Amino acid sequence: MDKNAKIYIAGHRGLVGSAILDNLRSKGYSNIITRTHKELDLVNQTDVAKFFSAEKPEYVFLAAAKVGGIIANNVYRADFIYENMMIQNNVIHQSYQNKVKKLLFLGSTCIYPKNAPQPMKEEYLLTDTLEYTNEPYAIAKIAGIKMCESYNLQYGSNFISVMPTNLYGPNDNFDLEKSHVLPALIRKIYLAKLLSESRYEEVLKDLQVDNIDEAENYLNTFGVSKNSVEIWGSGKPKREFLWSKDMADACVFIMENRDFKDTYENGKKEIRNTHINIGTGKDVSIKELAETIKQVIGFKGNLVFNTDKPDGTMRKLTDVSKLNSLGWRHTVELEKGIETVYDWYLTNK
Ligand SMILES: NC(=O)C1=CN([C@@H]2O[C@H](COP(=O)(O)OP(=O)(O)OC[C@H]3O[C@@H](n4cnc5c(N)ncnc54)[C@H](OP(=O)(O)O)[C@@H]3O)[C@@H](O)[C@H]2O)C=CC1
Ligand SMILES: C[C@H]1O[C@H](OP(=O)(O)OP(=O)(O)OC[C@H]2O[C@@H](n3cnc4c(=O)[nH]c(N)nc43)[C@H](O)[C@@H]2O)[C@@H](O)[C@@H](O)C1=O
Repeated sequence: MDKNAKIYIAGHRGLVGSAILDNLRSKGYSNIITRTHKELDLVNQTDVAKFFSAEKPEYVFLAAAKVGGIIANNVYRADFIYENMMIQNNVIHQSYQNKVKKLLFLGSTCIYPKNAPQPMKEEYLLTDTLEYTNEPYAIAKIAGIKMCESYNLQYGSNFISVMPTNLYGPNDNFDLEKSHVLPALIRKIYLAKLLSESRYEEVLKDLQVDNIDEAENYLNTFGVSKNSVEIWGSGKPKREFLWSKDMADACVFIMENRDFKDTYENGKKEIRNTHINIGTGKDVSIKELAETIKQVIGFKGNLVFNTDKPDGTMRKLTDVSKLNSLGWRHTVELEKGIETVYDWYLTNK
């Protein structure tokens, strides 16, 4: 990518999009275009078409999506499939129509079968049934991969799909119900610590309420008290966590150095599994994650496992050999990342 190339980041205020924006700026890219959700609803086909034909971006990072944790995915199933399919259909098709040189589509490792062999290789896509809690989201993401692959094969476009593992970092969603596990547990354990130390003003400020009884009742509904914090599920599922800035760096690396043709092996009869896993190749159990967060925050109470809540997939460790062979590997280890994002939360909440 030329440093003056016109680059559109869809979703530039989100966890990954904001990190991609910082990464590109730090590398001297000067012609980056963005639109907030309010300025351009990517679900709207006409508006997306007008935007692309007016702006004619040369490169597109597609980091806008309807995103959430296990409960949000399970409850808002229709929104997850509809909005994600619409956003990616509109952006990918308009990128083709307007001759975008390269597009990077962000999927997710939930595209792999629920009981896939571990670690999960790109070729395990579509070999068995999916995890039910996030099936609509996963199906939208699979459609996105196949859309990029199909446009490349039929029209000669250069659209690359990357499948990130679970991500975390600055600008994450810290909602107590709808977020992913890592930000959710940071906020829940932090609030429990504040209660245990009678730091009520800070609890009220965090929750933006006036009354401590109201705050404690609300937190009780999430199993947060001065003595304990509820962890959803058995604590046994394992997850792999990648620092968002590492994720952004991998995205920019692939845009700068790789083309669609690098993502498949030459000489095969059918061109399949052209996407690339992005992760660390290391995972921890949810119990271990919760204990690390508890230690970083300095909460002395108990962790209580609520098995009425879903575990989801028991394990989804990525095989990152394809990514590593393309020349990229992660830099931030989990404990350091948790410390950094906790500091970020304390300053920015
Ligand atoms: N976070 C994770 O752990 C993982 C994320 N991914 C994928 O990575 C990508 C980025 O995720 P992440 O950064 O976490 O998500 P975020 O929720 O942090 O950010 C998503 C961004 O997309 C924007 N957006 C959503 N809907 C629309 C719309 N209709 N029109 C315009 N903009 C919209 C949001 O704007 P607004 O907030 O204003 O709605 C937001 O800026 C997604 O494709 C996601 O599926 C994959 C695996 C794991
Ligand atoms: C990135 C990925 O994210 C989603 O999948 P997920 O990995 O299952 O997401 P999660 O982060 O919400 O949960 C991970 C594990 O952690 C447990 N857990 C404990 N306590 C809390 C808790 O307080 N909040 C949450 N959210 N989970 C908790 C939870 O029960 C589960 O066992 C996909 O839907 C899809 O969006 C996707 O691609």
